[in-house]
Amino acid sequence: IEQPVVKALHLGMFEIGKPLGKGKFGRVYLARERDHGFVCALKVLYKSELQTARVEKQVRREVEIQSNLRHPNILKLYGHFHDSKRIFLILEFAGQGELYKHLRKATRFPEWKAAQYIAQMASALRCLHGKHVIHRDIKPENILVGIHGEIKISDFGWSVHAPGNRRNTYCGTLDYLPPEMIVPRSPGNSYDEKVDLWSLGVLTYELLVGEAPFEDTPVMTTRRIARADMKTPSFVSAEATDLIKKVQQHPWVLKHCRAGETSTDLEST
Ligand SMILES: COc1ccc(C(=O)Nc2ccccc2)cc1NC(=O)CCSCc1cnc2[nH]ccc2c1
Repeated sequence: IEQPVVKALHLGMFEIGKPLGKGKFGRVYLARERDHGFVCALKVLYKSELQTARVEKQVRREVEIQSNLRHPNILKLYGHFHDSKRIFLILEFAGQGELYKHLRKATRFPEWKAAQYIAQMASALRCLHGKHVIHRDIKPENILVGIHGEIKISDFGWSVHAPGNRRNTYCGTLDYLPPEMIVPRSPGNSYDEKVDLWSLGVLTYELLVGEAPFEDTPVMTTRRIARADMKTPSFVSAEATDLIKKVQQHPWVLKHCRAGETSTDLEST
């Protein structure tokens, strides 16, 4: 079929609604599919922009990764289509929007609420890691909230199949980066799914406290991450602090951790 017809065919399928946001590479609109009234989010990516940023392969990889990801806490990518200039991603619409807006409004969440979110994140990560996909960009800005208050990990703009090598320079907040993506220790700078666990620890802290644990000037943040010197305010329960410390194990510490040795021994070494 001629391109214009394909475009008409696909775009014609959708009524385009209000803009939902602007991502790194594209704009997102609320959309409703005509025949069944199915509501979704339509993300428009310009091929020219993707080419300049040399990420068109990344989009292809993502579409392939996500087409077989089915999990209530992972934002669905239903499909995609394109015309001569643009690629359209048909994404699940999360009815309660972005998690970080809820967090800013509430300043911080009570532990029962944070615990629910983190449990859902852990379940989503188990699914991703089970398919050897590392998200690499877990932070409140990339988490949406569904109509029933459940969270949806999204924006896999940085996901890779494990083991990842730090190829593209990371442009984003340092707060969520684990030490091994900052301080190259492991040979060849390769890292594995544990980078998402480190970020889960940072996310747990941020949901409970309202700011990231190592928030500081970029230099200080880098140093504090490498030393994992995190102080938790008194209102954070001992159990929550213990959970964060356990999840935020430095991967190289875990690698040396022999069976039966508890993390405290390792901390003393
Ligand atoms: C599975 O999800 C995604 C998969 C891939 C990409 C992507 O852009 N990939 C890419 C692009 C270029 C180069 C390389 C890779 C993005 C997403 N997801 C989002 O972008 C989330 C916000 S759009 C949806 C959405 C839903 N529900 C909402 N409710 C309120 C706002 C809102 C916004």
